[in-house]
Amino acid sequence: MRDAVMQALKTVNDPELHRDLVSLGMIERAEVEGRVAHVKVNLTTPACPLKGKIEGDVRAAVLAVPGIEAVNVTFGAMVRPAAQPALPGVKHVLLVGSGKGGVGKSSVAVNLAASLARDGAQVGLMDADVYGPSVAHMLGQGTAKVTANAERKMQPIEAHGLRFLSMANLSPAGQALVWRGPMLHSAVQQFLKDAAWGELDYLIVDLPPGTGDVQLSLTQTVQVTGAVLVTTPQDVALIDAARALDMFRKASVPVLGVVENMSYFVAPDTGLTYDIFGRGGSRKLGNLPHLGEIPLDTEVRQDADAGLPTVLAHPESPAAQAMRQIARNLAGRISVQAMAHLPEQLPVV
Ligand SMILES: Nc1ncnc2c1ncn2[C@@H]1O[C@H](COP(=O)(O)OP(=O)(O)OP(=O)(O)O)[C@@H](O)[C@H]1O
Repeated sequence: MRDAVMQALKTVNDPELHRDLVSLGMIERAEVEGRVAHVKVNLTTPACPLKGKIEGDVRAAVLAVPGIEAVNVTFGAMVRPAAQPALPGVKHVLLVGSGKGGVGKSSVAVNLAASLARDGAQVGLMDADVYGPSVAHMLGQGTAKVTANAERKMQPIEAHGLRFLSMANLSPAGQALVWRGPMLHSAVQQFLKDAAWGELDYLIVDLPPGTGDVQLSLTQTVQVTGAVLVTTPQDVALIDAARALDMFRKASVPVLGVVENMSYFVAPDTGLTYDIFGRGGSRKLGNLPHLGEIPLDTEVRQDADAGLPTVLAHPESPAAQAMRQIARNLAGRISVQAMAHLPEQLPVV
């Protein structure tokens, strides 16, 4: 009977990877007790956007096996590393960039990180926005200080289920950084290489806006899995976003997708929707994966100022829902990229 269940599972494809769960090595356990099948599926990310669909497909396929009357589907997850992992223990480094300042890049980076962590991934967040570091404030850790561990490595600060490092926790609050290119390069290098990040599925890097030294330095220092581009939909933002895209292309960094922030606004009193900056404008950037649209929402700003990412403070709000879906879409795209180089048949556990 177990063989029949495995045969049935061979007919279920991962909807994004377009291969069956058995040959992808995703069936961790398949057992039959009496007329009940127990199947454990090992997803390629805990933030899998298609978990519900996979569960339904597994259930339907196994229930079609003669003699099976019930199926118990459980899930585990193991993020597959990039072909060339960026840093020891870190499976994926993701850059979050924008052309223009103030489009919500840091807000998106913080909420993506919190969302992936909430889904069960091991997440680090590195604030490389050295001129305007806001990650620490958005995580409620503006006054925390970075310490060194026994090996004299910088110890990332823990907050809301993730680890982060920001220049804001190194320099006294309110003081401007007057560093030149080479110093920034070495600061960024240290955040990456002289920090005790530990084991991470995703290390998210909040870049400074634009296309300067820090961005270049990062793309040259580590093998990044890809970049996420945050933009608002109006033309003046898109012109700068196109420049950032060009930078990623020239540095051979794959663009994993575009996030349209401040896409629209729903008036809380009337429920009417206003496309203040021209919803959907980011699609003008060309044929790029579109990860999602985030509405303008007072809570996003209030939660950031209160030091709690909105995906944790108000997980059911439309803006938080959009961010959570964007995080899952991103995780799905990373899995597709990481699995692209796999052999035809993976060992079945
Ligand atoms: N969807 C949103 N709804 C409401 N407010 C938002 C939204 N996204 C971002 N904000 C607010 O807009 C301001 C700018 O956001 P943020 O600091 O994330 O932008 P940024 O692109 O990282 O800026 P910089 O280029 O200066 O680093 C913040 O006060 C933030 O709380």
